[in-house]
Amino acid sequence: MTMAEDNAIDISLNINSSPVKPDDLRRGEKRKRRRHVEPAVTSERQEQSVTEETAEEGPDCKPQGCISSLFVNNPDIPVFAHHVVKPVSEPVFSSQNFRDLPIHPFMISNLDLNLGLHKLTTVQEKALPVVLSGKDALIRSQTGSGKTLAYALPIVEALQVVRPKISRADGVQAVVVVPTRELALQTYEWFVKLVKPFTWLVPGYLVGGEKRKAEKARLRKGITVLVGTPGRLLDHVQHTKSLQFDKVGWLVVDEADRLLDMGYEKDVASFIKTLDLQRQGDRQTVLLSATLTSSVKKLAGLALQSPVFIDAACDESLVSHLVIPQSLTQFYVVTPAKLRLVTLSAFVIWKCEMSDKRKMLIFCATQDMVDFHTELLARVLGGSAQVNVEFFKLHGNMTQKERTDVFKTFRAADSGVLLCTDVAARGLDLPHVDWIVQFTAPSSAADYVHRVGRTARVGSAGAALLFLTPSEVQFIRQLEDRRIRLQEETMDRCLKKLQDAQRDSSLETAATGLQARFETAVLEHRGLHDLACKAYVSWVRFYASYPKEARPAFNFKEVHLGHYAKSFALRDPPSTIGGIGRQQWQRGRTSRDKKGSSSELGQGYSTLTHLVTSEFSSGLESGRKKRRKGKQ
Ligand SMILES: Nc1ncnc2c1ncn2[C@@H]1O[C@H](COP(=O)(O)OP(=O)(O)OP(=O)(O)O)[C@@H](O)[C@H]1O
Repeated sequence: MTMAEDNAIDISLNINSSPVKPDDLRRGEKRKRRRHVEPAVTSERQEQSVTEETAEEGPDCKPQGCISSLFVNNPDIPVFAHHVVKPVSEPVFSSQNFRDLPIHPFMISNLDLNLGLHKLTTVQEKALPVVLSGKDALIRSQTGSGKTLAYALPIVEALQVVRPKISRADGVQAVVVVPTRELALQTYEWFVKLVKPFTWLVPGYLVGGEKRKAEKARLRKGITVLVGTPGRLLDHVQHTKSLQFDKVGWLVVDEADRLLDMGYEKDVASFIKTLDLQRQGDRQTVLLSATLTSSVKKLAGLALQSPVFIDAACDESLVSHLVIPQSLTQFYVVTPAKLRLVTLSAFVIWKCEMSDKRKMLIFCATQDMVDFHTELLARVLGGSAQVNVEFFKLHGNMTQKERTDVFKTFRAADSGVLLCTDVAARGLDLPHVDWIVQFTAPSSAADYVHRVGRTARVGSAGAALLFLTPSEVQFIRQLEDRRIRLQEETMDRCLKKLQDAQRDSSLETAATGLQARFETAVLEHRGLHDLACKAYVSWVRFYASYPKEARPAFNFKEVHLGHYAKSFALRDPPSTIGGIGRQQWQRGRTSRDKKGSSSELGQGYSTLTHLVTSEFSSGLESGRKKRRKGKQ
């Protein structure tokens, strides 16, 4: 995401942890009632909320040893006035069978016997005839609807029929570009399954994080279908002589909108240009995503020859709306900042209690948040009698081996909680995920669609829960405007489960007790405290850089930094956490990037880029500017 300079907001930090005096706990000051508010936040209210926060400067409570209450000095939980929403209908399956297709009988038996695939999905029914006929295509279909097969099957079908048979020495025949390493591995595995009857066809993949020398060795042997991330593909096409693209006849760009909006547009365009300079024959091109955007249509204009536009939704004029699988149930929960951590934990305990096999993804905004929350939840909840799941983490700043191991282990597990950044938001086909929890909201409605699309795949049931604070409820309206309907889950219902699980006298006692356990763990373990501080700082900076179109719902001026520090189990005042001080938050003249580069953080945050590591960097350090796009 980039924050254009003219949108820089003057984030004068309101440092106010204002912990409540311990005797407030005894008084049990009445919790504020819910009131009806229209979500639109007026500027006066923003100013007012900032004033309120300074006005409640609490006593000189020493940060250490003071447990401020969770249930006082919180903003109201608004009663949201939902609009009537008619979600877009997109049936998953068609009535057509693979055996009806003009494809090799060995492919039909492979799909049927080895892969258990019999009926075509709607997008496959619409797309396969077009792609098999050799036409360029722009394909939009809901998450988990089988788009991979919609392009992979025609490619394998066309390659297997060539005589004399294609050999490895003939070089690369098809290239598939995807945004993440895990998706490249998954797509490669798809091709491995599809070429089973045609062993002379050899898939391969190129991703960041692997030793380039090892990759070159694999490439030298010859690869028929090459899957890769843009940075890696571009590097090899420019520097690996053994990798020839003169025979490439197919180009696929999957998750096309993501690739284009996370700063890879240049790499994708350069790769296509270099590819076209090398190849001798025609090129059939397919662009796909569950969410197509204007940038995809622009790329389509550049890269496709009179393409066929395939939209799996019934009414193709709906392309501007977003489609959610009908088998997905969506919830949101509004919690004051201070209660986010205990509400998330209560939800995990509720859904992952001893008896059930559960798989859950928890999306966090940054890698440091993933590191901290994984460590904290594993330490405090993992050991408890209540929660019977293993905690995993996945983000772009892990080694390639760690990422691959976690991806494969979690994919194979029948229960577990995976905390992740948006590196896991796209394309990953993780079987039997029951819940998608968005602990921090996505930057756009499209990102929301892809995150929740990790469950409820190909017709299976799934559920999603979006965490919002009172000042963020307008995001629900943004989703409603794209025909996405969510139901409210209440914080009290989550915390009640915690009370039941802990057999505590009251919901407040249960929540405060769990919060105290988190804060004690952070106080007592230096490493955990450091993770908490890094996570908090990375989150504050992430929040301050929401793109302009997201800012009506995610407005940094609405953020009470002291309350959010509590949601990281920190008792330290924000001013002492990670050196956050007013001078570092002032945007504008002093901190602009003088060279006018579009660096999303600008000079003012140049000291912080170590906190912002792209999920999607190719991992190539030599001579390539560390990519800061796609900040997670
Ligand atoms: N015809 C089919 N019948 C049953 N299952 C299928 C069929 N085609 C694909 N699948 C399964 O559907 C799941 C999702 O497929 P795939 O990952 O290709 O979806 P997608 O549309 O690319 O999703 P996303 O938009 O999230 O990338 C996979 O597990 C795949 O095996």
